[in-house]
Amino acid sequence: MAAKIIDGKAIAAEVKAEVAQRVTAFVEKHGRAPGLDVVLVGDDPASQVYVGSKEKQAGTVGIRGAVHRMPSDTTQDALEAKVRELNAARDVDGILVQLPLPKHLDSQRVIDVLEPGKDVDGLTPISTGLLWSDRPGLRPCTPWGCMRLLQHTGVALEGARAVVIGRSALVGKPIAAMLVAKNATVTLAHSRTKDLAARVREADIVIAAVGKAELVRGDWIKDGAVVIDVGINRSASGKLIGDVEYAGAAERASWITPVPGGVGPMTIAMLLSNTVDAAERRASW
Ligand SMILES: Nc1nc(=O)c2c([nH]1)NC[C@@H]1CN(c3ccc(C(=O)N[C@@H](CCC(=O)O)C(=O)O)cc3)C=[N+]21
Repeated sequence: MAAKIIDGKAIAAEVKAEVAQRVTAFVEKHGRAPGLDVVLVGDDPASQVYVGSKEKQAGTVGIRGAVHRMPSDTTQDALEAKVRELNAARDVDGILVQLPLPKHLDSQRVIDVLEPGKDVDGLTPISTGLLWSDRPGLRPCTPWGCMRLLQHTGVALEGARAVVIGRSALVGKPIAAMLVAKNATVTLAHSRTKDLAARVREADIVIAAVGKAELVRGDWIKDGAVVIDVGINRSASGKLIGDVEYAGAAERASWITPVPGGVGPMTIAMLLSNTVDAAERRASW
């Protein structure tokens, strides 16, 4: 089978068009735009690029975006105080603390301070609990974007065998919960998994989220499987490559995401969508 490509850029554009419409309705009803505030500590170049992109894309859908830049020697107390200030600010609907933080800062403690109603990254313990108990709440953006890509393929998740490779709090664990909620049978594989190839060979849905270039070999993919590649790795020559050996996998899969242009663009689109969700929920109190 030759795979159809899941065009993350195009689907992200659809999501953003929906968000823009909801923003217009929100402004009409409440007389202000939904607001997204990003906290960026230090000067990591990759983080600068991501945050710049978030700010720009927020603007294109009518969301008020602000970036709070703090120096790399910011203390834990100062960072937590900034988050509390944003928790209390009426016009702030979504707060995102850009990760990773400089090594001397404890990101879990910062996230614990975040007001769950403004947790547009879906990373607070409250958001995690709501997700695993199948209740409405803010969902982590990258896995939420993957679910939207799966929905686009039209492939049935109910009863499907899914393998998720990677157990991070940002992607692997939450997407496992989302797939279970859709009645898939989920294997959550990780670095200690025995015979990963065999687990992948039996999967109808493969989600690769480990951050190791081409770890998943093309010949592991079952004929007709759907492959979602969350990995963004840089090759020696500076090219972006995923966690899946693309060419081999694309010969077998029914659908596959490219890297770049697959999951990546969805992350920011879902962040904007979460910001409007948060704004609507807060305004309805
Ligand atoms: N609190 C927090 N929340 C995040 O959601 C978060 C974060 N911290 N820290 C960093 C990661 C990374 N991330 C990406 C966003 C967009 C692309 C993206 O748009 N990628 C494009 C372009 C890639 C490129 O050209 O570099 C693509 O894959 O096609 C990728 C990765 C969000 N993150």
